[in-house]
Amino acid sequence: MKVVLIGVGQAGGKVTQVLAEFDHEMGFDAIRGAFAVNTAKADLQSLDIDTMLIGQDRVKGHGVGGDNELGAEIMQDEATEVMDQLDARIATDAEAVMIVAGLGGGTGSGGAPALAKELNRVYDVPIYVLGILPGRNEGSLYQANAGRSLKTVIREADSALLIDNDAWRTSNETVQEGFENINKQIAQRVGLLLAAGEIVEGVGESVVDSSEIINTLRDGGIASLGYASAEAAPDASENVNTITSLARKSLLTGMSLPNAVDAEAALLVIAGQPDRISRKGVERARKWIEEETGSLQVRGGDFPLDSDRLAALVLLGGVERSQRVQEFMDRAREANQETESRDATEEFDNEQLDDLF
Ligand SMILES: Nc1nc2c(ncn2[C@@H]2O[C@H](COP(=O)(O)OP(=O)(O)OP(=O)(O)O)[C@@H](O)[C@H]2O)c(=O)[nH]1
Repeated sequence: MKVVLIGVGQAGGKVTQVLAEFDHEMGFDAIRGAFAVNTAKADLQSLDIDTMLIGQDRVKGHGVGGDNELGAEIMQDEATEVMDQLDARIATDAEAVMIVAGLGGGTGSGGAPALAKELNRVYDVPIYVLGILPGRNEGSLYQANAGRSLKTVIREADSALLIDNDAWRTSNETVQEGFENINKQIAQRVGLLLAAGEIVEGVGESVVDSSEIINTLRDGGIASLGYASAEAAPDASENVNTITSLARKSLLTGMSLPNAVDAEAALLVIAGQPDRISRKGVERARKWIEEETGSLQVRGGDFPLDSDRLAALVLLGGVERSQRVQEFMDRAREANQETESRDATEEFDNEQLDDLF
């Protein structure tokens, strides 16, 4: 799927850059443009992609310090300038725009939904948000910010693909090492998904294309992405169990939102050499995903890749009813009550959280 990426805020810019690098190194060319917007000058200076500083008159290049209402306001005020810069970068063949942001901070948290609204007003292609949720040990401001941002993102974007910062964390690593590690994992998974809908070599009926990604995300709401890979035998007939267990591993232990398996729609992509991909294995894996997610719309497709390994990517659409998402919204609502005493007038999934704007 040909995509233009727009990173907003610190995490958004870093993840956008790592994704663009992964796509380039792998020679996929699915990412047709990468751009970073921030209120903090220093964060932009460390990036190699095109950048734009916003909110200079209000925060003098120092960031918004976790104030996501200010982040949203700045993006709304400077929407015209940002859109002008983007216009030059949104390739005419782009099939989607993906805004990338950490939802717990200020600039990305407030700016991402504001930008999604503006992009949706102007462009016909789907506008997705790749949103990073704060880990459990991050403070209540981060949780509350992410809850309000998420609620608004769901309203403004066509789908929110979420990454829980706790999802792939390993023990014994510093916060910084943790970010580097998780950013690489995001890049690999999201990068493969986007490329899967793009590669047309070895075309066969079973090769996945971008419309399947778009259709899986069509119903909106929250999406998540899982991944697992393993050595595979040269002969497809020996890989039936490998494929079913990769699908299980991907859904049960590899998702970007752990324990969120109830879904409206799913897409299973098996990546590897076509000769190694067992059709029987793929069919069984799809059936299993159907049962596990309770979704009747489980799409499937191959991603031909020259590797001795096989990998399973599972994209779930419409996971907002899952327990994990409810838990997060509970955490965000509690944090919101702790950090401010505003009245909650609207509800998202029965949780009392205000929209950002
Ligand atoms: N995965 C990941 N998360 C990050 C990274 N950097 C920050 N975060 C998370 O993003 C959230 C903070 O958002 P930032 O992007 O730092 O904040 P910002 O949007 O720049 O906003 P301000 O700094 O307030 O202007 C927190 O939940 C962090 O855990 C990163 O490199 N990778």
